[in-house]
Amino acid sequence: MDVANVVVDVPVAQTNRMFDYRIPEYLQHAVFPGMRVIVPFGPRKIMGYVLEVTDHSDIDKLKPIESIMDVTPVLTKELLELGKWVAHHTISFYISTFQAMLPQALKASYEKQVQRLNDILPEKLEMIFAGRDVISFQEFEEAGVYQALQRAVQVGDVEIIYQVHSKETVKKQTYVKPMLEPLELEAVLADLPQQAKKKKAIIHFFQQHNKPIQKKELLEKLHTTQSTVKQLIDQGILKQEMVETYRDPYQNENIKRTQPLPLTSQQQDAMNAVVDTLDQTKHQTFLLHGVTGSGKTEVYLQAIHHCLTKGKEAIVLVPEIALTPQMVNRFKGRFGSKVAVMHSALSKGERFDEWRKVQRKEVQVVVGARSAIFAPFEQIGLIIIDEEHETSYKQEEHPRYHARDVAIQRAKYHYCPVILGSATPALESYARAKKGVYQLLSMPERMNNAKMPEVELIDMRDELHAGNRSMFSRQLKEAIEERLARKEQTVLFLNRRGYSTFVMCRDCGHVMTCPHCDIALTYHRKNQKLKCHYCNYEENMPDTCPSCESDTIRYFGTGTQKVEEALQEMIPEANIIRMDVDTTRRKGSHERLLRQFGNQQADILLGTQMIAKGLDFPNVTLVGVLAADSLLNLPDFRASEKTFQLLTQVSGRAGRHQLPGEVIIQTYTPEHYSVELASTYDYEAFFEKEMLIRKTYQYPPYYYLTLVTVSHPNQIKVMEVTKMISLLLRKHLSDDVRILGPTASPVARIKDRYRYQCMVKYKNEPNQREILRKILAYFEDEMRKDELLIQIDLQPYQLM
Ligand SMILES: Nc1ncnc2c1ncn2[C@@H]1O[C@H](COP(=O)(O)OP(=O)(O)OP(=O)(O)O)[C@@H](O)[C@H]1O
Ligand SMILES: [Zn+2]
Ligand SMILES: [Zn+2]
Repeated sequence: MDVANVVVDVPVAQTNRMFDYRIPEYLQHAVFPGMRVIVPFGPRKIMGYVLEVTDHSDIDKLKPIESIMDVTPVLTKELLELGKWVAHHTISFYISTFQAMLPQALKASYEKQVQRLNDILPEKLEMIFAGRDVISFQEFEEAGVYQALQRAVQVGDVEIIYQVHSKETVKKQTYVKPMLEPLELEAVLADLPQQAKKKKAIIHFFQQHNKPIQKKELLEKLHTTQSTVKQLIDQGILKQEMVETYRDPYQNENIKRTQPLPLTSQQQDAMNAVVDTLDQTKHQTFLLHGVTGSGKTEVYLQAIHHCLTKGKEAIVLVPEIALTPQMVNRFKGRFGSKVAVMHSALSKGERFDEWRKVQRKEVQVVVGARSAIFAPFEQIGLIIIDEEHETSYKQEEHPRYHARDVAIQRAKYHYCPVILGSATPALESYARAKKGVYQLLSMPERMNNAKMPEVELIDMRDELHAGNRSMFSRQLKEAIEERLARKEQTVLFLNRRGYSTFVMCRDCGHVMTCPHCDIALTYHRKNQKLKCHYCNYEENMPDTCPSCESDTIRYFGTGTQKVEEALQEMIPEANIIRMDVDTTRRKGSHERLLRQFGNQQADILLGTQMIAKGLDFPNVTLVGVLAADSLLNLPDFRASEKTFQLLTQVSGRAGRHQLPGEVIIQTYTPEHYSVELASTYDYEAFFEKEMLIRKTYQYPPYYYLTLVTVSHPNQIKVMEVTKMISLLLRKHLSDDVRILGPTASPVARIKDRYRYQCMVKYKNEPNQREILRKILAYFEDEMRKDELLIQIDLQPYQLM
């Protein structure tokens, strides 16, 4: 067994296959599938993943593996297979897929260096080498002696080499421990002179405490110094050692342990169905459709508990923005140190450490965002996806996988159940449940027989006619004031997307747009600047219109900041907490703001999407939605579905406990079915209505979509390539397929690159991937050399 099949770290189509390498003598029995290795590739050395170890290769002269980067594999056999499956299904490179499955810290970094091959070098170079054998390439760049370097490479004086580093770092802390038994320490103590008080104190301490202690802690505890400790170490009484530790972002939090609650009968029914499949070790996907506040989380917790008692492991996915401390605490509170948490707010090091806990089987539960679906467990008994309708489960970059598909694939491998939970399931999921592909579990009642809060729709056009020009209706203002008087709390929701501030001339209608992207600039009050959200371009707010020179150029629309000011002006005595990207940028601020609101240090929580999910505050009795229709007008066939989901989720934040809740939704289109049906919580009716529309217009779940987006700095080039792709698809796919386009993308230019697209609507096209792959291969050269970019999305959620 001396041949390794390796996928190398070069993400292009030509290298998207396995390469054979010889396993050198000294690495025999040390190379296993799933390990990272360093291999020669052309003139360079690069990182690669070993997929298989065999005893045969069709190639005679194999280059040897240079070295191994891991002692134990970082990818299990299952994950290697899964990676291949994901790469195939999303038309991605193997290497990109494997890297997406692992924490960032395990990505390799490459350093270019120059190595001396000769004892004597030309003077110019010797001055830079200064006696060293290897120096960084950067030093040459700074010295600016390229030609001398080129000549030296040609005559063989030096060579360019690439060092591969793994970025992972293991955190270590210094510990001190006694080298003697307590009785022996007693003897040392007796020998010490009277005045050696500090040393005596340390020895005394270790007599009581005969185990290692962190050095820092020892110094603080005994008010002693480094040098005193060092003297004892030098005398052989103490020993210092480095101990590996985890960066644990939650270690200092005191999380109260919770006990399982007696389940209600609807919870019990759902629970039984899951437990049955778990006990039978078989795969089944459940769709848990439970209204907001129906106690879905308690079902998850008890199902996980059952899974753990069987000696198995569980993965729980939660949308990134719902991974609040409140959510994390519910899992840590029940399972304590058995839980690892993975999400993007952790530092790289923290994420690596949480991943290692999983790899070393030190935890049995992972709670995390999308990529936690790749947790390297080997005994999975249960996978849960909470808020399964969330589009953030789809990765919007290479590899464009959907965590739901990956979850089901893993569950099939492990013969275990998947729970997809939501109050507003994705249309695709509910349709599958109706067809019996998934098993539907319903929880239509709220906990404690709490009623769903009453929803009132306010037609903002009527407000305008009545002379109210403010962004708050009279009813909403009154309702907030009532809450203030009763010392209850209010959540106000503003959907920022499609609702940001843009700048327009009132005279000629000129809108300030980004010179590099086809998009209106956003006005930022704080520094009076106009910013582009796609490319970060910014400019000063102009005094006069660049088009007609009128001075009536103003900003329009409403940002959270502006709402906050207006709200404060309207109700001066209100304490407001604003939560949006600006106030939550700093690490920990998200948590702090929510804690303040939870402790009732504020009357109103005003925020964007990030407050729509998962919050459970007993004192919230009013939820206000400022503009329900802002999502409806996006160029996206899911606009109605997203609106319905968002309104239902937001409404679900009110009256979750003893106090009854009320919801006020402001809208310009109260007659739109997704607004109207959200106000009566009629998911079923919404589903029927929306399905009819999807059928008529041939959208998912009736049809599948593939979106091909082409971009390039030259508009003609983009049009030509997109047209050619459309023609190729039309020629090679079946006649049942509909191809829309080529057309300009909804955002037709980003960062000076023009964007065109074509969309394939189809029912069943088994050859599609093969054809798309060939198309990509055809344009490969241009993509590498000529800035051409072709993106293929086989299950698009972002249509912009
Ligand atoms: N069996 C039970 N007995 C008593 N209280 C319960 C029980 N199950 C859940 N609860 C409580 O009911 C409240 C709502 O439950 P939970 O947050 O789990 O609902 P959910 O369905 O996940 O809601 P959402 O989808 O809105 O996040 C919580 O405060 C929870 O502690
Ligand atoms: Zn103008
Ligand atoms: Zn821009």
